[in-house]
Amino acid sequence: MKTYLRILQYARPLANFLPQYLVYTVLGTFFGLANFTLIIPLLQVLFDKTDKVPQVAPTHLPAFHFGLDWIKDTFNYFFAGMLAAQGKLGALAFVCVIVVVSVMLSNLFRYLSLRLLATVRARVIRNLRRALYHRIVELQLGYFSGERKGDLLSRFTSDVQEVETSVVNTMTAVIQEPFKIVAFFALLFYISVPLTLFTLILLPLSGGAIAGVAKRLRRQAEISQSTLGSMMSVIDETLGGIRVIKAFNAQGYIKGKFEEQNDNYARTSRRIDNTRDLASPFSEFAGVSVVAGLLYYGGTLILGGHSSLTGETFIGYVVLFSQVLTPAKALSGSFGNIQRGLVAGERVLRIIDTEPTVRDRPGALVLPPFAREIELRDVQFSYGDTPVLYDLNLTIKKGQMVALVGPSGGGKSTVADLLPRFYDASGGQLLIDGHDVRACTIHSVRDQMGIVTQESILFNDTIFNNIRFNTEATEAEVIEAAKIANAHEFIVASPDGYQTMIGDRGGRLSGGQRQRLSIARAILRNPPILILDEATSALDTESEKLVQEALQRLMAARTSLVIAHRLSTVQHADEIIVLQHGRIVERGTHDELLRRPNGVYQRLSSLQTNAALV
Ligand SMILES: Nc1ncnc2c1ncn2[C@@H]1O[C@H](COP(=O)(O)OP(=O)(O)OP(=O)(O)O)[C@@H](O)[C@H]1O
Repeated sequence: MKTYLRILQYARPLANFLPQYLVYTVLGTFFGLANFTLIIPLLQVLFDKTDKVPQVAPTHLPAFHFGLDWIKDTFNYFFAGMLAAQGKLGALAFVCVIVVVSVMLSNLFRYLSLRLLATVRARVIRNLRRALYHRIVELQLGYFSGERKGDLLSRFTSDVQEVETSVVNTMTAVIQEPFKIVAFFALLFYISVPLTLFTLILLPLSGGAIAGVAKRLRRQAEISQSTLGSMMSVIDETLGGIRVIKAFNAQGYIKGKFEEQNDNYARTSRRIDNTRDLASPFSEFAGVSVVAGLLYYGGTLILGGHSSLTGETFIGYVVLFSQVLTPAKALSGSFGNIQRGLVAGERVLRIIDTEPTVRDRPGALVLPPFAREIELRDVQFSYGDTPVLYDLNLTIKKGQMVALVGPSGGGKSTVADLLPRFYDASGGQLLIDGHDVRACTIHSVRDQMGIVTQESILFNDTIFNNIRFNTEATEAEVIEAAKIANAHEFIVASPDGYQTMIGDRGGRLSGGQRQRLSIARAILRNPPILILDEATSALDTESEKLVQEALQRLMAARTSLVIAHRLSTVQHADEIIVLQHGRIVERGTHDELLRRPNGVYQRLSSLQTNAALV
């Protein structure tokens, strides 16, 4: 129920539709009830009991008062008038016309309420997707390494869809049907108290059984949605890794993996359908049994002369009662659907409720323009419970270039991720001009940094838009940046120049071209601090020369932290830090480190020189 209400909150402002919706519901129910109640006078005409009508009909039009009596008296007044003026056929026609008019009105109001609901549904889904997307964009990087991408995608697609079909569509049932049931019962009580009490005893029995079915459905729906998430992950991995799959002849392997998830999903879906389908025959059976019991009980009352009910009122009563079963069935049917939707809703809300761990503190400082130095003071960091950095101390003065080198897994990328606050240090401090970055707004910290990573993340858009990315730069500025980044020539040689689409993640470009585009992007932003994660993938000599040149120009007059895999590229660094197992094991300039006997740097250097010679 809590989840249901929370999902409905996304329809806010409720005041825009709820009062209108309630009015439509009340009027729709009223005219719906009138239809079936009119069966009683209809039967009176047909069974020739019309002589009783003038006895109960008022002689003049009753003054308005709120209640069923007024409606009944007004009807009887006109009914008796019609009977007197036009005879029985005229009275029959009168009742039929009223039935038609009230059916029309009840359907009109039903349609209006459905229209209103369509607006609400679209709003709930749009707002829910928006909240989910915003939260995903805000969550810290670490969140994503713990989640499967396919599963996240399935929350956007199938889970939100499920909420739409199951929760929002059942709003009609959940709001209207209970109202209808209450109205029906009020009328039933009005006609006969003992009969209605009798039915009330039987109804909870079927209600209890339906609740059992709903519980089972909920459990199954949980399994189903998470299976779908796993299947989406396999699809996502397949699309991302299609080249590797083909190269390793792994089609059979990946198909097997997919089949397993697909079969699992089909199995749970079948189970859910089986359970859900059980609800309808069951409630039908329970409903008819109650009606049969009612017929028997009512029949004995009337036949035994213990009731003032006439035959036609009793038939009218039974018809009305059988109509209670429709909303009751709709309600119990939607309980099954709601369970499925609530599970999906909870999966979506779980992400929306995840608070980002890296975020602005209240009253966070806007970091002033970078002026002096970046300092890591006794910095420690753990991924979860696994420590990866221990007591790092490091200072990068303005205008300096500091390189991080060392064996794979030593913690270089982690150090680089701390600067733009992709992660916050678990211990110690990271200071920029003496300001702890955790006390500064994330936006102001990242605003001062340019990042060029190993995998140049580009978007499926034009070259121009990829360079201009999120800046207000003019065309001339974009071209200037591309020239500095050695990218202009290949861009103008592309089919549509700067307007060439680069494909998904820049797939239509070479590795070197992608890198030069991201260098151009960094040049355009003109940040004082640069973080470079040097490409490990070997570029050909020509391409590498162009990239290196572009990087030199980018770094000129800036402060930079460079993660270097090839030592040749950082020989001129002001300081080289050798990281191993999360600790600084050596530091100094290239020459100093080379002179150190049996040093890690010296060993790495000779390994690379030998590799180059081979
Ligand atoms: N998201 C993560 N969750 C858990 N552990 C991680 C995560 N990212 C990295 N690690 C671990 O942290 C350690 C340091 O990784 P890091 O990527 O910083 O090393 P690196 O020196 O940059 O390596 P490489 O040169 O191979 O890129 C490694 O042991 C790695 O397994």
